Amino acid sequence: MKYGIVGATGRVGKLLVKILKEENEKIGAVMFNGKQTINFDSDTIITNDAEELLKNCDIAIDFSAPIATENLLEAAIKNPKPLVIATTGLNEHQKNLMIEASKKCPILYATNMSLGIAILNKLVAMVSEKLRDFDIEITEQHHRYKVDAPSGTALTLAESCAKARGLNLKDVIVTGRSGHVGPRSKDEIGVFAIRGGDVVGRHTVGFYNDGEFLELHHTATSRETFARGAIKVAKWLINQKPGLYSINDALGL
Ligand SMILES: NC(=O)C1=CN([C@@H]2O[C@H](COP(=O)(O)OP(=O)(O)OC[C@H]3O[C@@H](n4cnc5c(N)ncnc54)[C@H](OP(=O)(O)O)[C@@H]3O)[C@@H](O)[C@H]2O)C=CC1
Ligand SMILES: O=C(O)C1=N[C@H](C(=O)O)C[C@H](O)C1
Repeated sequence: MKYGIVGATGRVGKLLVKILKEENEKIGAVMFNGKQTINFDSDTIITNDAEELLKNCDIAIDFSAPIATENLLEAAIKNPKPLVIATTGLNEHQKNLMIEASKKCPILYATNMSLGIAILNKLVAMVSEKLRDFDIEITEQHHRYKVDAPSGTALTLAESCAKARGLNLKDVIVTGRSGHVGPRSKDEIGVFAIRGGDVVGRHTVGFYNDGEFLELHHTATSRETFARGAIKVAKWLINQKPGLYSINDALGL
């Protein structure tokens, strides 16, 4: 099958291209914003047009920016192709567009393509439900270049915790504290971002009570984890019917 890579010049996109080449896979087309910093094979179409990208691939993998994902989804509604979407920081309109596009083509959306985070989402849901009285605080650390905060992964982890307690995350999320904020309310879920250096990605979900606390950590030590995870789910997604899938569907979790 021929891959289309959205964000091919990015930190993860470059690794996707490298790994696919090493595995002798075909890259039909690549899309980025215009700043080309790597060379592509002569039979790979280079474009900034999502429609052209989709015409020249069998499946697209997207690690880019919300506006590029939006363009991709709009193009997929006209020219449906399976999509693996990993871009974070999507707004409500972009998420709704994904739902609309998934009626025409299979789409897998995951804010984190690592197996460890997929398992962590399961663990935190279980702990959140069992330790009902514990306060939940999530912290995430990423490299200095990350543009969205909190990370998509942290928001998904918070969603898993809230859902397990029958709460709506929008009602309980707290993403910053400063000044006279008063005591912590029982249900709030704190989500905090640290940015610096070259941290690939570290997430901690803490459950705090009087006399004890439990912290679950996940650390990504290489971006290859995300790239390899996306290729793995792409190989599963290509055989699926239209619909919106999660990484759990692809990994059978
Ligand atoms: N789900 C997951 O497992 C993971 C998700 N991510 C997410 O993936 C995304 C990309 O991360 P990262 O690789 O670090 O980012 P980079 O900033 O390194 O790369 C972004 C890529 O997107 C391209 N791009 C940006 N804007 C546009 C546009 N308007 N049209 C077309 N292409 C565009 C850039 O092109 P150019 O070079 O020309 O500017 C570049 O190729 C982020 O949202 C990040 O949070 C990251 C890691 C793991
Ligand atoms: O931008 C990144 O780097 C990452 N983004 C994803 C997120 O926002 O959760 C996944 C990973 O943590 C790296």
